[in-house]
Amino acid sequence: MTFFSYQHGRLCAENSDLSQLAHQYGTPLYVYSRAALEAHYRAFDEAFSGVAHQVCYAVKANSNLAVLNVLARLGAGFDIVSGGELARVLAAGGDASKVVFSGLGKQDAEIATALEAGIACFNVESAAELERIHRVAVSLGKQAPVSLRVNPDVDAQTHPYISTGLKENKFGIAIDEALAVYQHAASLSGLNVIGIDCHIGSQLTSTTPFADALDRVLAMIDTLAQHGIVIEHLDIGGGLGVRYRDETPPTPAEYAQALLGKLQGRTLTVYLEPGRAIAANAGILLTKVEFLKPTNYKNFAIIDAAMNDLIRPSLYGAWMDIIPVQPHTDIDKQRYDVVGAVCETGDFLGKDRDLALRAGDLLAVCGAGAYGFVMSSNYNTRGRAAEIMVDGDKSYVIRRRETIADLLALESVLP
Ligand SMILES: Cc1ncc(COP(=O)(O)O)c(C=O)c1O
Ligand SMILES: N[C@@H](CCCC[NH3+])C(=O)O
Repeated sequence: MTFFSYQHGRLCAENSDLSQLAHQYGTPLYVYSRAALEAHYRAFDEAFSGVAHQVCYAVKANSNLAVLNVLARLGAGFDIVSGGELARVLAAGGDASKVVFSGLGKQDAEIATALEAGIACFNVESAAELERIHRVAVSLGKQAPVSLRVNPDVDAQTHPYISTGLKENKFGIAIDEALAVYQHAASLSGLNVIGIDCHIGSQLTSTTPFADALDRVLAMIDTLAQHGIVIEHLDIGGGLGVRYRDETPPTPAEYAQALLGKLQGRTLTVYLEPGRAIAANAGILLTKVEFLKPTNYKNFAIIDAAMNDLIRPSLYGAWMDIIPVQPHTDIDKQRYDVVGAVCETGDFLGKDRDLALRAGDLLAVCGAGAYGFVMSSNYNTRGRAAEIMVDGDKSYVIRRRETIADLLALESVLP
């Protein structure tokens, strides 16, 4: 089902006309669909319904409180990577006992807050971090539930910046060192070893790397059992890709099917950490064409969104579809670079796009619900975009547009 679709020649979010939303709330504007978020979450939950499982949405993909709240109401758990993300989950009504804490630089205060909140598990990324979690837990008179994030040395076949499961990547504990670290963990009184975790990268479009990683992790679980260390839960991470252009990623059901067969005969609770597959295609970035700038060499469409609003094209060369909100039938398409007003040549949202455009037109950048607003910045002292959520025939502001006064309020001159 598509949640952003043309109805009577106008692009709509669910049933709301996006040109009306742009008029009401201004641009650039992030627009999310509640129905899409819910459908994407449920697809994972249902795909794994045959086994004990917990879907822990990866908060980093889109951490707006309203987005987290919509998912929390469905029973979602959350994968966090900072104390800030934990605060968001709790503020959004999330259940701390369904939270897993990933990330390779957890600080004392973050560990303490997570222990006090009673999270489900720490996904530990190094021997040094293990010592730190033990020390903080002992100082609070607690035992920290832990998994080790093992690095299986599997090529996720994705962009090198978002591949995490190769031995040269900074993430996780090399799988051939994991037994020794597990044995040490089991000897520390401040830790309760309950699980194993693995996340090999993001925007994966085939099940093969997931299956290869799972084989290695299951072999590790068996080795641990031989050494008397019993693993209760298996966290398979996130990383399932979405279609931005012509990719054909597996559906959550196909992904589950590729993995669940390997788990037969085992009593393991499966945790999963999808982010992008839930949020990306639940959102678009609405932007207005400020000027058309034809040159002898190229045509530019200068829009009111820029790399500070959506950095994926600039950072990864990511291709994101850019479509007109109200397509013209009376002018021909021309080839444009769709660029922002930031003073960087790398500031573009799309290159060589064939579009029929006039100044003032609205465009929608598709697939912007994940790693969009969360990666935005104030570069060039640009206030960040507003975010709204469409819910049936209603829409709500879920983060107001930043004003220049907001930005200046954080700073001061010397006395
Ligand atoms: C540990 C961990 N879990 C989950 C995710 C979510 O990944 P994705 O948005 O690709 O599902 C990430 C990001 O890649 C991650 O680093
Ligand atoms: N920010 C990346 C994904 C990062 C995944 C986080 N581990 C993207 O937009 O594709």
